[in-house]
Order: sequence, then structure tokens, then C-alpha cells
Amino acid sequence: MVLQAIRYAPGSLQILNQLKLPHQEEYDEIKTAEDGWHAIKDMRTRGAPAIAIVAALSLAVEIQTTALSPNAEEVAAFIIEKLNYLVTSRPTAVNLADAARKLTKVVELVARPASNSGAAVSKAYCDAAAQMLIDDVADNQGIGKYGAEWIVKHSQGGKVSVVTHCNTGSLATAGYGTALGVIRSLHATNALKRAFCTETRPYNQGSRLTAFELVHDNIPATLITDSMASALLRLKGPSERISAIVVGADRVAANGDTANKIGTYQLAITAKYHGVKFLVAAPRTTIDLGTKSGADIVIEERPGKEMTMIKGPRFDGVDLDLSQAETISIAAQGIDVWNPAFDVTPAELIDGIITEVGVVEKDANGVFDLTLAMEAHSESIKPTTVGGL
Ligand SMILES: CSC[C@H]1O[C@H](OP(=O)(O)O)[C@H](O)[C@@H]1O
Repeated sequence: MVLQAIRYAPGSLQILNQLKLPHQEEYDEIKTAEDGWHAIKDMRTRGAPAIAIVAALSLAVEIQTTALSPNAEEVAAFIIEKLNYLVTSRPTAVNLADAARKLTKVVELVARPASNSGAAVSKAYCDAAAQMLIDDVADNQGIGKYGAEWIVKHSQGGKVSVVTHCNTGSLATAGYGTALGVIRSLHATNALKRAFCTETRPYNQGSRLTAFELVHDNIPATLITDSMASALLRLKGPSERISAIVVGADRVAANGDTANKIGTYQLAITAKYHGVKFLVAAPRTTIDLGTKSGADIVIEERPGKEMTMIKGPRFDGVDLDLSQAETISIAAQGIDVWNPAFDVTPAELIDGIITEVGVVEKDANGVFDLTLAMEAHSESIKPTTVGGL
């Protein structure tokens, strides 16, 4: 059965509450943009693409279940105000702001002709928001294809083992996933020996969510601590040789610097030291040519309790009691906490950026040119870099 984190039909939106996973699969009803804002802020839904899609659809269901003005300009103003509110839920992932910008253009275009009604503006918005679900899955399948081909091409032959960080799968997108989509494609083409997923402290998106997806799909995988990832590249462990580290992204700056889950930067340093390929997998909705470099990316800081407290079902020594979710403290009371949700990996540590139209590599001067990827279409002119782009 396909894992669905977002369930949408006109007038109805449900999200899989990711704070309950991996032990409980519960869907929360989202009825308004405000519900969507809180679900994103609380991280009941998370992942750069999923944040944008849930935000857009939360407004769509509010529109579909509210009597709005017949006046096109008034409806457009209502929608744009709500989009600007939704963008404030989380600052680092660019997908949400990118979606708000594109959806604002849609409603402004339809509201312009005096002949158009409020209903026409509402329909145009809701159709565009729903299309995001379809486009994102298609993007991720393209990322999976190109990423898997690139890793196999650059490996030493035979099946490959890869490391991934955080959750970038069907729980972070509309389906299939970005970096986890690459792992799914490697598995589907019988090219994967083993995937290693890091726990991803402090919120454990790896042990709670990626491990859940890998078990769900019967993909050969091993959970490791964040600190073990470096050792894995050196030890003759179960992996023998890691062919690549592939991670997702929340915002790729114009020069290729990439903001991603905290702990990504240290993985890139480890990969560079050990000569292991380090890849970022991201749809073009995550590439932000308007942000010059990683220095300009706002890094979200999360509540300290997400680091000092941990929640899960009671374990009685034999079984898990799923009816008893308990929260326990794992840090000294009174200690100061710094909890940035992301870090920035400089472009110089990144070997390739896997997009839905191909893998972008640096040119002879060691510089990423992402403009070609942003203009390319899967069936159109391929930019000159290796791997399709
Ligand atoms: C395809 S998800 C991209 C990105 O989003 C995640 O962040 P969060 O779990 O805080 O929403 C993580 O950084 C993933 O790599």
C-alpha cells in the first residue's frame, strides 16, 4: 500500500500526524489556513515540499467551504492575505514562499479581467493548489531516476550502499520522496545493497519517519546514530563501501549552498574527507535563485524542549504499550539549549544537485550554474553538465 501523508479531495484535507509516527498512524483534519499554519508550525506535517502543499491545500479547503464575495478582486485579496500568513509558519524551506508567489500570480491573473467572478478566482486557486500534489510526485520520480542513474554510474560496480539523513520520503512530500526517492529508485532497479538512515537528532525524523518508510517498503536498511555516519565511511562494517551520501534540501541558494536538516554539513565534511560522493536531491521548487548564497538563508530555531524531551510509547520490558505515550526528559534541567533546525552545506562540498530534469554538477571552475536547470524541461534542451544536465 502506498504511504500517503496528505489526503485531499475538494472540501477535505487530512494530514498524517507525523508526531505520532512511527507507532501510531493518525490523520488530522485540516479545515482552514489557520489549521494548516499550526500543523506546519507544530511539525505534524513537515518536509520542504509537503509544507508548501499542505499550506496551499489548507487554504483551498477553507475557500471551498466558505461563502466568499462574488467580487473577483475581493476574493483575490482574501487569498493573498492568507498566503502571506501561511508563509510565516516556517522560514527556511523556500518551497512554501515559492508556492505562495506562484499562487498569488494565478489569482492576480484571473482577478484582472473585470468580467471574471470571485468564483472564477477561487476555482483557479484551488485547481492550481491541487495540481501541486500531482507535480510533486512526478518531480520526485524524476529525481529518483536521475539520482539512481548518477550514483550507479559513479560507483565501483555492483550494488551500492548509500547513507541518507532526516526524512525526505513520502512523509516529506506528496509521495515517493527526494533523497529517499533516489533510494526507492535504486531499490526498484535492483541496484541497492543497503540504505543507512541516521536517527537525525534532535527530532529523530530518521529513526521515526525514514526508518518507518524503509520498513514499510521492505527496503534493506540499517538505522545508525548521527555520529556513526562518519565511522561508517571508515569501518569495514555491514556496508563494506558507501557509494554516496544523498540528502534532501530546504533551500538551495543560487551558488549551490544548501540549507538542510542540522547534521547535514558534518556529513558533507566526512564525505569529502573519505572521497565519498555527496549529493543533494531537490525539486526545482527548492532552488532559490533569489538567495545569492547560504549566508543569506534564515535558519529556523526550534524550541529547546524538542531536544531535551523525547516522547514515545511505554515499553514494559517485553512489549510497547501503544496506549501509553509518555514524555521523558533526557537533559539536565536548567541547561541552556541551542536548537537550530538546519545548517548550510557549502557548494564546494556538494558533488551534484539532483533535480527532476537531471543532475547539476559544477563546471570546470567548481561553480554550479543552476539557471539552466531552472529553465530546462524534461523534454527540452539539456544543459551541458554531466548526468542529463
Ligand atoms: C524533501 S524534505 C526536505 C527537508 O525538509 C526536512 O526538514 P523538516 O523535517 O524540519 O521539515 C529536512 O531538512 C529534509 O531534508
